[in-house]
Amino acid sequence: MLSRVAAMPYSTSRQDAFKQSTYRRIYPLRVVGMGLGGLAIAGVLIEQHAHPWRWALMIASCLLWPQIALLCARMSANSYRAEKHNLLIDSAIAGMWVALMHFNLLPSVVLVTVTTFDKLSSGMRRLWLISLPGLFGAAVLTALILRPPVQLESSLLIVACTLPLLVVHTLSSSIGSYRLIRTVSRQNKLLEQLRRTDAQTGLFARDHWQQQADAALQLFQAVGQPACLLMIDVDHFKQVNDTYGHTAGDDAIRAVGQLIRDCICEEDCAGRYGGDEFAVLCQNTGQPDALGIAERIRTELLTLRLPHHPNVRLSSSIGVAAAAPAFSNLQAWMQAADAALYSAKHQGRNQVASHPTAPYAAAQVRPA
Ligand SMILES: Nc1nc2c(ncn2[C@@H]2O[C@H](COP(=O)(O)OP(=O)(O)OP(=O)(O)O)[C@@H](O)[C@H]2O)c(=O)[nH]1
Repeated sequence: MLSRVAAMPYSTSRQDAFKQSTYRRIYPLRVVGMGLGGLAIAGVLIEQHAHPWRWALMIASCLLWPQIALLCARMSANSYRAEKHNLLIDSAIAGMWVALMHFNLLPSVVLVTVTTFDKLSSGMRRLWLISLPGLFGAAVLTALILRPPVQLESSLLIVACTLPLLVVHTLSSSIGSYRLIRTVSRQNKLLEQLRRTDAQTGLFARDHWQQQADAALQLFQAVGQPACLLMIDVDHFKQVNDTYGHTAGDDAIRAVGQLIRDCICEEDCAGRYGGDEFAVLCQNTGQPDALGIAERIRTELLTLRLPHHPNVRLSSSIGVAAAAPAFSNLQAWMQAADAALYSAKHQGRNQVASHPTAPYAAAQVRPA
């Protein structure tokens, strides 16, 4: 019954989430569970021609107890702990009724299974284990006090009264599991997306970008499909932070990410390599075209203005390396692009340079 609690979305903390769920989820589930448990018990009580006090006890434990549990949880300063205690009391009540039903096999097994399953599916650590002494303790204590006869057989009436609990509990547990699986798979997708994305710029994160670049290099080696790497570093970015503050620096990083995205086509793959360094993988692109893309990024960046910091001026140095047979792995390819970047830096920044050993090695593209 309580399995759907585990499927609820997490808010600030598990305890907060549980607090929120207490009234909205546990209460109706307990009302339905205890109500149907009461029906199963009623079947046995009819068969037993039970004394009215047993009927009164059944009404108290199956109909009144859920209301009392709700009140306790509501009034408690720590509703999480209160609900935990309530769940343990649920088990003790079930244990007591096992003895009061003269250990009638079907309803006893169903009650014990359902209450233990609820502890497991509540997601509270080891609650099911903690509930067992109360469950069996209550059964033994009741048996010792009342010394009921053992009547294991279940008549058709008892079976009919127990089936609703079995059916409803199984269905609601299945729905709970289904929802839980859906939630987990949604959250896994979200996590994977977060892992792949740099939160600040929305570009690919370094690891994921490297995977793409590695795949492109393997494709080049397998079928000769051209690809180029662009390593882009914002010039003197430290000065932007020092002069205009880190907020301006953050805005600038975001704007550079957007600008790079705008300058490349969908097939290309832009990532934040770290700090003020960006990387672009131009797929199915030869070096002349890659140099054109790099030059576009460089010139566009010169005209970039930040709405909240209009005085900030940015320029970039870009290293370009085309995939070549000499690059046996991604590291070698990236080192070539890095070498080109540092050559652009050392030549005075604000320029594009290509790796000299790469095919079609171009002369450095200098700003006009
Ligand atoms: N505000 C802000 N600053 C960042 C971020 N990432 C890196 N930085 C800063 O960017 C600066 C990068 O500085 P350096 O790598 O020394 O290089 P530079 O100042 O750009 O100089 P050159 O690369 O040699 O032209 C450091 O001061 C980092 O703190 C960021 O996300 N936000």
